[in-house]
Amino acid sequence: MAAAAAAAGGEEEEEERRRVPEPLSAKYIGSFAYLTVKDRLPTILTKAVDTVHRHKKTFFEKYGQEGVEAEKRAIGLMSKLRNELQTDKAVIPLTDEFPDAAQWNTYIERQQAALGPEEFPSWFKSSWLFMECYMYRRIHESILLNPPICDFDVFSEAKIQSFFSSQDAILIVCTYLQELQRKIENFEESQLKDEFMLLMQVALWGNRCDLSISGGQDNSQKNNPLASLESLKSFILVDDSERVWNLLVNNWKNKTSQTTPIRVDIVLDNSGFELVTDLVLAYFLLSTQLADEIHFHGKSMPWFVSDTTRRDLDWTLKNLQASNHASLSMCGNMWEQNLHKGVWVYHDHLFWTLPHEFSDMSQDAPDLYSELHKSNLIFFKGDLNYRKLTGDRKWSHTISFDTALQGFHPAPLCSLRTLKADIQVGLKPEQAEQLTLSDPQWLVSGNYAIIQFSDPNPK
Ligand SMILES: O=P(O)(O)OC[C@@]1(O)O[C@H](CO)[C@@H](O)[C@@H]1O
Ligand SMILES: [Mn+2]
Repeated sequence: MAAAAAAAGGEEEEEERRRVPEPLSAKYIGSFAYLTVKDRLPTILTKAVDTVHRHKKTFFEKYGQEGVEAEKRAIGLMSKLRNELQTDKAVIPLTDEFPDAAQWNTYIERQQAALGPEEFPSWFKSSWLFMECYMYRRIHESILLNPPICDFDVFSEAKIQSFFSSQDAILIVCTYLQELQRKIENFEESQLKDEFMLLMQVALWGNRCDLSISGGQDNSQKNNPLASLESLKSFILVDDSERVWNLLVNNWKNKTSQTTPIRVDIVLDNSGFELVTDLVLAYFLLSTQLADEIHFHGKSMPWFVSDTTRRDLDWTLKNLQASNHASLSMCGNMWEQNLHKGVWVYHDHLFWTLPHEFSDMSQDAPDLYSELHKSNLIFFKGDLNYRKLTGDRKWSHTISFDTALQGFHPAPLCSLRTLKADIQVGLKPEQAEQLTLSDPQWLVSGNYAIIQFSDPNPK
């Protein structure tokens, strides 16, 4: 029986490798994509319009009547976008001067070319990934086109609110790190491993604090992030943490023969609590010498409500440094020093806010692909990154992660993701069916997670 199942699985793998499945789309009525485009995206857009409207007085105080005129025009553009979304209008090219506009418009033309002359890309017909990314890019356009408010972040208030609502949890993880610092140098390898596993799980579950899935509603970390780890272990559906550890510890042991510094990259997701958990993990990797340098990758514009921009990183460090809690101010100071010393490097390549699947990167952003190729290990945080890693396609749940990556292999990589979209690969036979029986919302509730690893050149 097992041999037959394996053979069937192998055929399915081969078949799906050849015939890459369709992208998820709102054209499938009742799908999570459909419910997102129909309900959640208009809600997020409406909140963005309200935010700009509420800042009318601020704009007047800062810029006079010009600011008020700009506010009015920006709201007009966002309201037009909401109407296009709700009435399934055709996608239209971008008209601002942001450096990615040409690449966005080339992508839109490609989508157009793939359809017949009578067809056009639109919200309830095109791929979910394309249309959801397009919405956030059009929000950015509606601000960019209206100086002097063109550097306004419509999601900033929500991100700041989420940070302050997670204060207790942030204090717990930063205090834990400070206490670790005092013990690290006497750690045995097994203790190092235990602490790495713990901090990787804290960063994994930090991904639940995402303001897109909540439609902008508060989604901060309220309970103790360390106390719940044990009970959450059974909710990790794929756990490749041993493989991640082995890669790190082997690099660490072979360091003497290594000519180049050990580099770990973290492709960031949400600001607030999740960002702090990523910085804690990064600091642990550096202070244990499991890594010599950490490269962070953030977004070049406000994105999916809570995704991290450079401004969010700087704001977070400044607020930690200003805290009355010693463990927070010490973390803020140490982390800012790491950026100044260059052992931490922050990048925000435009590719991360394009609609492309990551398997397009080597062709559409070869500079970023070769940058990532320098890494010993890349952590991809969150759900949107997972959707792009796997092309947001309707893969069978038992297809291997490597197949779904469709050749995206810049370096060994690990996805740390809580499930918030109906796509998941690399599961065991029957695992998805069991989950659907026990919790029909398992794919989209954020209650389940994965630590999923892929190594292009396994040793
Ligand atoms: O990438 P993140 O922050 O973990 O999640 C992003 C998200 O909230 O937005 C999309 C739905 O609107 C999904 O990819 C996911 O639910
Ligand atoms: Mn996000």
